[in-house]
Amino acid sequence: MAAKIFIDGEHGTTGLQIRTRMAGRRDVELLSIPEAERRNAAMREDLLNSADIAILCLPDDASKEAVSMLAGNNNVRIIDTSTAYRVAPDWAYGFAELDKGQAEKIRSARHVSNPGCYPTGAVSLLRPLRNARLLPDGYPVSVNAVSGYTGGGKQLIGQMEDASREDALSANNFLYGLTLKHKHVPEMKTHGLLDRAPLFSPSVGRFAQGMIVQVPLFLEDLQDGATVEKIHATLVEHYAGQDIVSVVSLDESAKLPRVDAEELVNTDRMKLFVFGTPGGAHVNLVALLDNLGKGASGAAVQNMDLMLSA
Ligand SMILES: NC(=O)C1=CN([C@@H]2O[C@H](COP(=O)(O)OP(=O)(O)OC[C@H]3O[C@@H](n4cnc5c(N)ncnc54)[C@H](OP(=O)(O)O)[C@@H]3O)[C@@H](O)[C@H]2O)C=CC1
Ligand SMILES: CC(=O)N[C@@H](CCC(=O)OP(=O)(O)O)C(=O)O
Repeated sequence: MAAKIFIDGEHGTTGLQIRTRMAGRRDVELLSIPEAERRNAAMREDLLNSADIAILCLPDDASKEAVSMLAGNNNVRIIDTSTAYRVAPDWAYGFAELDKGQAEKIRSARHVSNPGCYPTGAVSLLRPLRNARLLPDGYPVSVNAVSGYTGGGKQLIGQMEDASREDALSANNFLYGLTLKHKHVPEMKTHGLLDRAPLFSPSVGRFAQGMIVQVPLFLEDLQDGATVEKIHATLVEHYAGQDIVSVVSLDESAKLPRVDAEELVNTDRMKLFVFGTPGGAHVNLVALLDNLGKGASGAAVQNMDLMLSA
């Protein structure tokens, strides 16, 4: 029998892309709410409680409301794409490649928090280095990133695409999160296994989808003996056998004149690069993904598939 899936927020940016990814599948039956009724609490509650898996594609407050609508119903499993539960200890973190065993945790979990787009990149680079102790306690980690403007959902899409709006944005590239208190910092710290909060500086470019996340490191402040080659080998070993996350070879990276933020648009893949010169003092770790692919909707479908395979 097909599993019943309800996407709460199916008419939003992340929800729509999940729906598109499920089109034509026979193993899932989508329960749908008409767009005009998307905020009808009674209808949402009914659909949420009729699902086998509810995928929440809502702002944090609405996600928490949806979870409360399911309180006491042990038959419905939840994937939440918001920030609300990403560091909650009783939710499985939905980054299947996090560690050996994470995919199994997701497979059997009732509550799965889908990672944030920027943390997907940052955690994928940092966690293997912390596990291998290459990145020592106390290291001051910086994360610099650029996102396509769909990362800001319907609101930012409207501001970037409709010049007639009063709140239209004309910038082609802007920094934001200037207070350095972005909602993704706790998630990067927790799942990156960092003992200090990273300094996170995000930006947006005038392209719809795509993302680059950079973590620059000073080799002399890492564990003794840390080199470009050793860092690369650590990432290669961590992601061996994975098909969604791949580590680009040092040879290939060394030949690249540039990295295009849109290269992986409309895919669910993520590429990791280690840039630097052998014998040099610095290394720049880079994650390349689609903010709506591995950064959101693609990861949600990957998690749903794991849960359906339980
Ligand atoms: N966009 C991205 O790249 C990523 C987004 N996410 C997360 O996904 C979630 C959704 O984001 P996104 O799709 O971008 O946002 P959008 O604003 O594009 O979509 C949100 C949808 O939720 C609906 N909604 C808002 N409040 C309520 C409510 N109280 N009850 C029912 N429906 C409601 C909105 O309806 P209305 O049109 O009426 O406002 C809209 O359809 C967020 O938590 C975000 O953090 C995660 C990773 C990346
Ligand atoms: C460009 C932009 O505005 N991006 C969002 C992050 C994306 C998002 O809201 O979703 P996740 O938290 O689930 O990744 C922001 O910085 O708030």
